[in-house]
Amino acid sequence: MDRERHQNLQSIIMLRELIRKWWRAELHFADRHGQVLDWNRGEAIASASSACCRLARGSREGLRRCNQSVRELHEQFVGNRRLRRAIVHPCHLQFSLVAAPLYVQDEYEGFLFVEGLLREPLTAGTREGIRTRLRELQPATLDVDRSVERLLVLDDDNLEKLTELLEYGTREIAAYEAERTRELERAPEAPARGGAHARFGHIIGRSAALQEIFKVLEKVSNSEATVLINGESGTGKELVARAIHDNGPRRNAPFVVQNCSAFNDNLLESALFGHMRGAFTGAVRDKKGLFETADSGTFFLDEVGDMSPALQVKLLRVLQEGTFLPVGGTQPREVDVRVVAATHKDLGEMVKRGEFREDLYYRINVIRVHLPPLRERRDDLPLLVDHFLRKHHREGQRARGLSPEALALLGRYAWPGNVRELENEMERLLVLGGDLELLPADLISSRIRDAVSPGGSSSPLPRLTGSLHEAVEALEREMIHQGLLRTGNNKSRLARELGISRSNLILKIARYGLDAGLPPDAEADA
Ligand SMILES: Nc1ncnc2c1ncn2[C@@H]1O[C@H](COP(=O)(O)OP(=O)(O)OP(=O)(O)O)[C@@H](O)[C@H]1O
Repeated sequence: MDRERHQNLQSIIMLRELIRKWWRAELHFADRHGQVLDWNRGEAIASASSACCRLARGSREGLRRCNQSVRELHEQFVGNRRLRRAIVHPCHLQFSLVAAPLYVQDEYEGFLFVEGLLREPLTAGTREGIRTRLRELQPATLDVDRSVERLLVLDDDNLEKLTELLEYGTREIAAYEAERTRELERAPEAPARGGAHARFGHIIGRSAALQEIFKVLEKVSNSEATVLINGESGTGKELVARAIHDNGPRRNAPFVVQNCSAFNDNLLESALFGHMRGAFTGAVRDKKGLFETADSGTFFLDEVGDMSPALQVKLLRVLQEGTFLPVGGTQPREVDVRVVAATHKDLGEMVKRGEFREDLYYRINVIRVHLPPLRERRDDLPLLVDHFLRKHHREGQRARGLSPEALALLGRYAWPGNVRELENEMERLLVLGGDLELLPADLISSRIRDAVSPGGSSSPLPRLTGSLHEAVEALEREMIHQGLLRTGNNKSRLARELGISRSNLILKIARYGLDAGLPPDAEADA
């Protein structure tokens, strides 16, 4: 089991934050052997949570007792495979552990748990008892009083919420693993790519949106059809256009790129179609245009929505007849070019407003690929982060990942510049902190940190300021939202993954207003 990946799942990051915020406690993972790796490697936990437990584990005896409690829990789960719900287990110092077993495809894989919770009212006597025993374990520590003051009592209502959340967490991991297995079965040759088909292995992503795109790319690459790629800046339009070319029959011919918003009209016309000597001042010799350069290959026309009406006519002619006139020329020239066009604009709307030719629109909109913005496929974030850290890694750098806090912060950002912005941020982080093993949150650009700071508008995290009930609902809403995106709106599958009935899921979708803008129900369509 890839524990690090599990910790970095968007929903687990949110779950961890919620538990920290509400119970000042830490979410831990025990593996299938009942081992908690962080503890036994002596790794510090960044937050100020479970302070008493951390103090206790600072001593050999304290660590032994904590491990003992975890082992007992593990034995309970192993001894009773029918036990699939969260349970409460006593630990030393009068604390309790709450743990939910993790089953992946019916195999026991360990459990998620929270420690350091008090179930009895915190009387002066209890406080004193804990203080005394902590001092026995850690005589030299000054932090005992402060840590005991931070203790929280878990009442029945809170316990119910916490068990519900832990069970959610285990189901999310199980769903993630099941999805991964499906992907590996589909594309056994590309496991590290998060399931992207091997032919498109350099396009990173496992979200349902990208899986759909891979399917379309499979089909269009082998054809000669014109493709229109729609998406915000930095979503990977050029990457996809290149993949279509590299995997199609024209792969050994040129791939040419031109951004139609980069030049004024005259310059663009000359760049695309070339010019004859004397066509305008400064045209001292004949010049070949990019369409000719792209002959027998693929021409990627970026920002095609920015083309003037005059150039739109010329483009239509190349697409329909395969001919064009260079600027100042009289003899049409022939070319055989496959066009892949891209835009961040809504060309359909432009047609309605009379800003884009309808005939050209239908000619280029034969096959449409929509690349969603990164904020709508946050599940891809951990994979993209890994990918860019590997891509920009320089010799001698030790960085192997982001700290959970850093990743959580990136997960809350809206990424207006999409994957390009993320890539630049990763490159920057490696320059600043490449000698650290885990890149910390405080190295992240202030632009991003400021945007996700409390009150910032980018945060998709639960509203942690409302009541516990509201925060749990916000988390549930986010999990359902992510689940709908991941499963391509397959409600039966998602209901199974979330451990609720399909009708209950449908009610929740309606209650959280998640039904607007969903793709058609995959399973209803099947
Ligand atoms: N899914 C992805 N996997 C890996 N890298 C990606 C992915 N999407 C985008 N990138 C990288 O992000 C950067 C921006 O991508 P690209 O230039 O293709 O975006 P674009 O949509 O064409 O942007 P623009 O519209 O601004 O030209 C590139 O370095 C590209 O390799």
